[in-house]
Amino acid sequence: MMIEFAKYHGLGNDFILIDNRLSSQPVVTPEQAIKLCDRHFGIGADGVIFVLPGQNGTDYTMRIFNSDGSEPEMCGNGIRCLAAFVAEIDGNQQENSQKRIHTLAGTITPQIMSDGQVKVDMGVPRLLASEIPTALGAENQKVIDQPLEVAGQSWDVTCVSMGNPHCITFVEDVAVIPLEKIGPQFEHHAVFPQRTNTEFIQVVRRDYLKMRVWERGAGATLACGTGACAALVAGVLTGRCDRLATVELPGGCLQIEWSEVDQRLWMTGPAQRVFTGVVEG
Ligand SMILES: N[C@@H](CCC[C@H](N)C(=O)O)C(=O)O
Repeated sequence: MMIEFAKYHGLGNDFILIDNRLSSQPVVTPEQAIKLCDRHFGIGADGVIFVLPGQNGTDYTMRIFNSDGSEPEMCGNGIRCLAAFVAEIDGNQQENSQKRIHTLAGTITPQIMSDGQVKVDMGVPRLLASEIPTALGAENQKVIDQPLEVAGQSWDVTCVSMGNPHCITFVEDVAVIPLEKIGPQFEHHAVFPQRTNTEFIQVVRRDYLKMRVWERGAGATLACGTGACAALVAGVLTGRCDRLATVELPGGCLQIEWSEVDQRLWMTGPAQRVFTGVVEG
């Protein structure tokens, strides 16, 4: 079977986008997604994203498979790429056009701005241990700066769900973190029954964070939008940063704001098309 696709990235977090508007089931299986994401034998990507018909009154549905074939609830960089892709396939390049996207994390609303950046209403973060989910602490309590033993070391971690699970730890210098060694140990730690994404954060200033990430199902990536939102929330909850900050990732910067009024998070960043093609599935 031949599959038409477009390759996009958001700060180097790269995705294969598939126009799946004619069916409510992804046209590619998780096993096929693993092959397509392979950087040597496939197209190469951190995940495959499908644009499906909308549900519950939304314009579209987004589903995504990680490069290991697992299905996450949400993807921040991915939804910016989806917004840019939808503007193309819809033939609607209008500035400031907003779309309501159904995801497994609820309805998310991206908007393409006049400078080409995509601003996304990422919704309200979930903070209770049962919502992450994590066995760290009591079910109905927040997990803030809790000690967690990983690789023979105690890390103070804060847990935030953006629909998908995040474990954030603040460090002196992100450059020295042995991500490939400890990332998988956080991801598969027994206290995270659905595994976790892990963000290592260095506070440069109250309005500027540096971040490296180990993603569930994708490993070390150049950026993670939900992770940057979760990191800002963790920074605010622990008194380390302001509600509006730049988050610098290996692939570039995101602007994140956590509204004090309605507790919604806003993420602004780029989405770029790299190439289009047809691949045998
Ligand atoms: N890179 C994404 C997150 C993708 C999903 C993640 N790997 C998970 O399994 O939760 C982002 O930009 O948010």
